[in-house]
Amino acid sequence: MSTMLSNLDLLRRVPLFSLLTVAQAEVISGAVIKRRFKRGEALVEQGQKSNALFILLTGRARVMTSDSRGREVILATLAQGDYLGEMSIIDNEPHSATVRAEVQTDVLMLGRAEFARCLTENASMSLVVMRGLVKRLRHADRKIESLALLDVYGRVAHALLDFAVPDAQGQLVIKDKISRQDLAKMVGASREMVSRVMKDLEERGFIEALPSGATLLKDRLNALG
Ligand SMILES: Nc1ncnc2c1ncn2[C@@H]1O[C@@H]2COP(=O)(O)O[C@H]2[C@H]1O
Repeated sequence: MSTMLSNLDLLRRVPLFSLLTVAQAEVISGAVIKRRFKRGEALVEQGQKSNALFILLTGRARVMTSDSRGREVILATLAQGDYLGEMSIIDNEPHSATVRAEVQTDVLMLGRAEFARCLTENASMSLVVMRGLVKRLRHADRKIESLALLDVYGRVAHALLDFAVPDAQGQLVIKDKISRQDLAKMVGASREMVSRVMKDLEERGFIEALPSGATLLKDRLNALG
C-alpha cells in the first residue's frame, strides 16, 4: 500500500467512493482506518458481526462458507477496489460468509454508521451498491443452476469459464494456476474427482496447460459449462 497517499486519495481511487461529493469524501476520509491482514487471516467471520465495511486497497481475499464438519465452499474471490461486509450493515445480521486474506492484504475500514450515512445521503452510491448486490444474485442464480443441472464436468467447465479472461489474441486463458483443491471447493466435488475431470478435459482437448502455468480454454468448453 502506498503510505504516501492520504485516506482521501485512497478513497477517491475506490470506484464506489468516487461518487461521493468532495464534502462527503472529506468527512468519510476522516472516519476510515487502514489495516493490514496477513495471509490466511480472516477479515470477517461467518456468523459474527464486525461493524465495518472493508475496502480492499491491495491483495486478494476469498469469500467462503463452511459447514459444522469443516467442509468449505469458495463463493468468490475479491481483489483491489472490491468491498465486503456491506450485507451485515444493510440488514443488521451477522456476516453471511467468512472472508480470508489469500495474500497480505491492506484494507480501509469504514464504520457501520458512516457507511449507512453514505448510502442515505448519496443516491448514486446506493444504486452502485444495489447493482453490486444484483450482480452477485445473478451470479448466484447461475451457480445454483450449475449445481442443480450440471454434472461435475459441467461445473468444472463453468468455474473455469468464470475465471478466464481474454488474452491479446482473444483466446480465453486463466493466467494463475488454480489449485485442484480450490476448484473442488468452488464446484462442490472432491479434489480427486476434480483432478480426474481436469486430466480428462486436457486429454480430450477442451483445455490446454501452457508452459507458463496458465490454462488455455478452448471454445468447445462452452458446450459443457
Ligand atoms: N457470493 C458472494 N460474492 C461476493 N461477495 C460475497 C458473496 N457472498 C458474500 N460476500 C461478501 O462477503 C461478506 C461477508 O460478510 P457480509 O455478509 O457482511 O457481506 C458479505 C459480502 O460483502
